[in-house]
Amino acid sequence: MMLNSTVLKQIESGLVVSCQSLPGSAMDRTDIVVAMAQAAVAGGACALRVEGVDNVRAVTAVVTVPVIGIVKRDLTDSPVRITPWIQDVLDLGGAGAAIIAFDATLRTRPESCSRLLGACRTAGCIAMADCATEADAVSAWSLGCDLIGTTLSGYTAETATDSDNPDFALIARLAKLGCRVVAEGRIRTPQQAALAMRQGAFCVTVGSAITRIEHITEWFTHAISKEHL
Ligand SMILES: CC(=O)N[C@H](C=O)[C@@H](O)[C@H](O)[C@H](O)COP(=O)(O)O
Repeated sequence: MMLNSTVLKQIESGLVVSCQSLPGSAMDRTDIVVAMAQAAVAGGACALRVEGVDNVRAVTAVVTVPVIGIVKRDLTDSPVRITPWIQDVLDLGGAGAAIIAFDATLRTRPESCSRLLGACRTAGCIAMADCATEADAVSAWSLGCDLIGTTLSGYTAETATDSDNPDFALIARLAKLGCRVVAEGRIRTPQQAALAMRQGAFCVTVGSAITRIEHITEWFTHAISKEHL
């Protein structure tokens, strides 16, 4: 197992590629996720973000870069989707994730953030708090989470937005507060990734713009549709 300080050094200033197919997509297959992960590493990704225990196990078997593991669940009694349960954390750690990300929003949740963080420690993994707001981030950082992601800004009732842009203001605010910020969410161009780093991000995660063909195709078809020309 890699030392946590080594893992943090490996991802500092780098590009994390999120290799998550859309559910039900033709790309929603472990062998395709593995191929995306290998291609991203070939392109220079410093780490990968992967959903699902089986996918994490398959990817960690063939890459040497750290994997950020998550499990997504649609719960009936909570809006929290990303790694909601202690068992998810333990399973992701067992599958080889070096970093485990979990929803750290201050919403109704099945498990407290401090217990999820404790499970990351038990698994020997770095803890990444997926946040939507400054309040989420301050709370997660003060608990001792190692990385603070802007992942959920725009995706909670409180932060819902029509904007296609990353939340640069949140990235900048959290960096100023001294958090180790993973800029994540709607980063679609190299220029936006660079701007996120200039706002003080520790590293940048890009998903859809690299690994979701359906989304990328829609952006282009939308742009050339008659109504938009
Ligand atoms: C909100 C939520 O559930 N985000 C998920 C978190 O893992 C993924 O669906 C995103 O693709 C990922 O955060 C990367 O973001 P983008 O695809 O915008 O580059």
